[in-house]
Amino acid sequence: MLFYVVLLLLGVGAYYYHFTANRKKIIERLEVVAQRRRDDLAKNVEETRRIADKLDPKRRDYIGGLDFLQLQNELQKGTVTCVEAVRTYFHKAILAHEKTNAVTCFILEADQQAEELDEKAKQASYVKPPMFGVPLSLKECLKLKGYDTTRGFVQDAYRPATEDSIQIEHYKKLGLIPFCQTNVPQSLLSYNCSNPLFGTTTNPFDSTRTCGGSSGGEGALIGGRGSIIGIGTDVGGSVRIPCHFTGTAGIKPSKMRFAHRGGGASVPGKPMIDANDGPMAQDVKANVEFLRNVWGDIDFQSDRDPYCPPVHWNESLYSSEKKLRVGYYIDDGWFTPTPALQRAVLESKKHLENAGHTVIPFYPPRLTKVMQLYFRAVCLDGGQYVLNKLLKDIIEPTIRFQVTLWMVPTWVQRILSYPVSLVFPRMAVLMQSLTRDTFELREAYADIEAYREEYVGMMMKDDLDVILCPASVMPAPQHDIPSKVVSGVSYTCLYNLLDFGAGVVPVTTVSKSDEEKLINEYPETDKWYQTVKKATIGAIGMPIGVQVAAPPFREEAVLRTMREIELAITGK
Ligand SMILES: CCCCCCCC/C=C\CCCCCCCC(=O)NCC(=O)O
Repeated sequence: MLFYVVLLLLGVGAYYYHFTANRKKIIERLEVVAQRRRDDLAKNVEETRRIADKLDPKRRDYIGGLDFLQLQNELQKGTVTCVEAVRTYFHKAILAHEKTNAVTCFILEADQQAEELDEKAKQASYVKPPMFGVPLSLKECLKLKGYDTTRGFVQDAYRPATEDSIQIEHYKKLGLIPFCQTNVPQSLLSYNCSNPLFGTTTNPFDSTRTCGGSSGGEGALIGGRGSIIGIGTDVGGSVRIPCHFTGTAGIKPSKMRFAHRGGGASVPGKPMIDANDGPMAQDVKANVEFLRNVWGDIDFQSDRDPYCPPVHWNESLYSSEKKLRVGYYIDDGWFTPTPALQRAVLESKKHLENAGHTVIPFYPPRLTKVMQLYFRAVCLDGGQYVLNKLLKDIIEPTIRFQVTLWMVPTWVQRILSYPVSLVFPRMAVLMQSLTRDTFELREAYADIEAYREEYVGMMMKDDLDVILCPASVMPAPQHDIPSKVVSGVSYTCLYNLLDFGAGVVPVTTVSKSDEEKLINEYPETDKWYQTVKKATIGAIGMPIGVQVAAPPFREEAVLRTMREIELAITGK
C-alpha cells in the first residue's frame, strides 16, 4: 500500500514539476513578445501623432466639437474633408488613450483611405455613401485585414487577420473609416478590461475604476471623447456594461441581425448563448443613424452570408406614434442593484410616463435558474476551451479568480457546493452550474428554449413592447472586482440567453444620497453583496445607465425607447 502511495506522490510531484517548468518557459518567451508589441504600440502612437499634428488645431477643435450627425452632415456637404475628420479623431483618441490606455493599435492607413475618399468626392459622378468619412473605432477582436485580433492572448500577437469580416467590409462600403483598435480583457469573458499584452484600460471618469468589458477599450475611448462611434461585441453584457460604466450609449442586437461569417468569438460553438456585435457611441442618436444605414443596406451582408436574414431597418417601428407598453423592474430577484441603478430605472419610468407611455411592473421569472443555465451554456465545455488557451499564455491577474473556478474539476465543485450552500447559497448555485456531461447540457438547452417561450409569453400576455431595467448591479467598480463578482452580469446576460435586442442609455450619475442609501440600506448578506457595497462606496459622480430590451427583430423599438429617455434627459 505504502509503495503505491509513494508512487502516486512521485507521479504527482513529477507532473507538477514538469507543468511549472513548462509554464515558466512559456511565460518567459511570451513576455518578450508582449514587450515588443507594447514597444510597437508606442511607436505607432508617435507616428499617429505626427499625422494628427498636420491639422490646424483651430480646425481640429471645431471638428472635434461636432456630434455624430453634425459631422456626418458636414462630410456629406464637403465642408469637412475625410482627412480632417480622421486627423481630428487621431488627435482626440491619442488624448483619451494617454488617459485610459484604450487603444491597442492606430490604423495609420486610415489617413490614406481618407485621402482617397476625398479624391473620389471630387468627381462629379461620385455618390457619397451615407457615412462618408466618419471615423470608426473597432474592438480589437473584430477581424480587420492586416491587423491582430488577439483577444488579449499574447500567443496571438503578430498573427494578423487575412480578411475583413463581412461586417467590417460593409462598414467600409458605407463610408466609415476604421481608425483604431481598442483594448479587451483577456479571453473576452469578463467585464473588466485588462490583459498581459496591452495592460489595463481605465475608466475615463476615475482611473482606479474599470471602464467595463469586454468592449472596455471602446467604452473608455468613446466615454473619453476619443471616438464618435465604435463597434463592440456582447455575449453577456460586453457592449452594455461598458456603456453603463462610461456614460455612453450602445446596443446589442439579436443574433440574426448581422452576418457572422468571417467573424470571431470568445468561445466558438455555443449555440444557445447568442452573441452579437453592436455599435457604441456618445448618444443614442448616433446608434440610430448608424443602424438605420447598416440595416437599410443589410442585403450586402445577407448576400455574403445566407444565414443573415435580409431584415431591413423598420422605420415604422422606430417612428411609430403608437404609445408603448413598457414592463419594468428594479430588482431581478438574483442580485439587488445599488441604489443609483434603481433610481435610474424609476426616473426613466417617469420620463416614459410623461411622454404618454404605459409602464407596468414586470417580474423576470427564476433568475437563479437563469444564472445556472447561462454559465452552463456559455462555458458549455466546463470552461475547457478558454482554459486551454489561458494555460498556453501569461494569465492576466485580474481574471485569476474565475480562472481558478474553471480549474477546479466539476465534480469537486458539486461536492463542495453542499457545505457552501449553508453559508453562501448564491455561490453554491454557480458551483453547480458547470456541466458534468452532455446529458446535463442537452437538458440546459431544452430549459433555455422553454424559458424563452415562457418569457415572451409573459410579455405577450401584458402586451408589452419593451422591458426597462437596470444595466448592471453597480456603477464602475475597481479593476479586480468583475472577476470576483461574475454573477453580477445577471441584468445583461439574461438578454443573451433570450437573444433579445438590448441597449443601454446614460441616465444619471451616482449622487450623495445614493451613497447614503447604499451605506444604510444595501444588503450585506453574502460576500458578493459585501464586495459590491465596498466597491460602490466612493463612486459619487460615476455614470449610470438603464437597459431597454425587446424580443428579436424589434431593435427599432428598443432604440425608440432609448431615444425617448435620452431626449427627456438631455433635451436634444
Ligand atoms: C464556481 C463557479 C463556476 C462559474 C464559472 C464562471 C466563470 C466565469 C465565466 C464566464 C463569465 C462570463 C462573464 C460575461 C461577461 C461579458 C462577456 C462578454 O459579453 N464578452 C463578449 C464576447 O465574448 O464577445
